[in-house]
Amino acid sequence: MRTDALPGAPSERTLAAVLALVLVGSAALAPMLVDARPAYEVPVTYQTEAGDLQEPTGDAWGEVPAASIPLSSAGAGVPQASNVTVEQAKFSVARTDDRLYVRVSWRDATADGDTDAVREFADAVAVQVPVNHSSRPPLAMGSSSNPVNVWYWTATGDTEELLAGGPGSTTEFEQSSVRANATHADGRWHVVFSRPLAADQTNATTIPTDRDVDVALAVWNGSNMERSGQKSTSEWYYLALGPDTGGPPYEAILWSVAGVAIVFTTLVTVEGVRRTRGD
Ligand code: HEM
Repeated sequence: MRTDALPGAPSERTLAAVLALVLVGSAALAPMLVDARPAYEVPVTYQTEAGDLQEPTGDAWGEVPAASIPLSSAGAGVPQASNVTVEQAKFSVARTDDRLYVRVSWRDATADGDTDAVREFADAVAVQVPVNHSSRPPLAMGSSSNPVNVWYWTATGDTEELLAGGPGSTTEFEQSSVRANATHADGRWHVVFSRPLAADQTNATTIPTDRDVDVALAVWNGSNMERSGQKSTSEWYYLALGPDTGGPPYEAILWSVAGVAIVFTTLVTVEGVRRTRGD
């Protein structure tokens, strides 16, 4: 009886294993690719009733997924612009048939609401959406030809609805339809803004229910003397109000594809070296 292995047998086994791995990997990844959710998407949960969505720690928020949004210095040309402390915020968004609710939550050990002393500044958060949905405005608070609405809450208790066409151009709407509620608990701020979907005045953003809307965040830490242009901002994200795309973010899928590719390349290289050595 022959006991030596057939020439070529190990390489066939290896190739079969590699093929099986690729097949299993693609079977797992293909549905995700079809159903992928882009990295800058913020999901919007539809609810028939608002329930306690206006409450920053209301039970209704338990049903709403939160997007983790990285923040960094706005890069404005003001003193200390890059001296900012808040690096991440959680962003959750829900809507009913007539109202949009957004909750921003971020770590800040101290609740700073006093501005009585000359060098005292309040914690604050703002949400920015374009006035028009046709093209994305500059992140730095829009431009004169492509303005933005800014919903601005400060820990002094003020909430303002602003119109901006670039830094230095911010004006307050005479009548604000934005409501905000805030809670500071366990070293975090939780702030809920809400507004009717329909715009009630010129230059106020209409929130559609059939297409996506760009959105950006800004956060100020008062105890670090952050104010105006000295703040942490996000990049442009978008509220997924348009047709559902579902699925995990593209980034997760790309990393998975890269993982399968690395394993594949490694196995093929090992096999190549073995063949060259004549093993
Ligand atoms: C990322 C680029 C940005 C730059 C370079 C920038 C720059 C500035 C500057 C220079 C000011 C002071 C002048 C003024 O009041 O207009 C300012 C104020 C302000 N910015 Fe921005 N900004 C940026 C992004 C944002 C974003 C994304 C938001 C909102 C989500 C925002 C909200 C505000 C608000 C509410 C004020 C007024 C704050 C106050 O009254 O103290 N900014 N910004």
